[in-house]
Amino acid sequence: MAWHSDAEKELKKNGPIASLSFGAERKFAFKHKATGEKVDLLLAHGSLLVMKGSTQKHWLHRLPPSLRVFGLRVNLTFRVMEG
Ligand SMILES: O=C(O)CCC(=O)C(=O)O
Ligand SMILES: [Fe+2]
Repeated sequence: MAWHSDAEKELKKNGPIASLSFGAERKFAFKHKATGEKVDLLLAHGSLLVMKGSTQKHWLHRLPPSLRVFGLRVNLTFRVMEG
């Protein structure tokens, strides 16, 4: 998945985005839009990632390509819509 921010026009501005992961672990990476600073996380089975406030304004994110993926991964993402 390519670098992006979750900024569809239907999304509430600065609304929280909650992401639940199940199954195979995957890396998740953030990159700051202005400084290029990178932050890597591991999304383990059962982990909850919450992106709040101005995260989408200032940071891109992606699932970096993995050479080996062991098993199925399911992600449930909850977003606040508006309009
Ligand atoms: O699969 C994930 O953990 C997140 C995917 C993602 O960034 C998205 O759906 O916008
Ligand atoms: Fe995303």
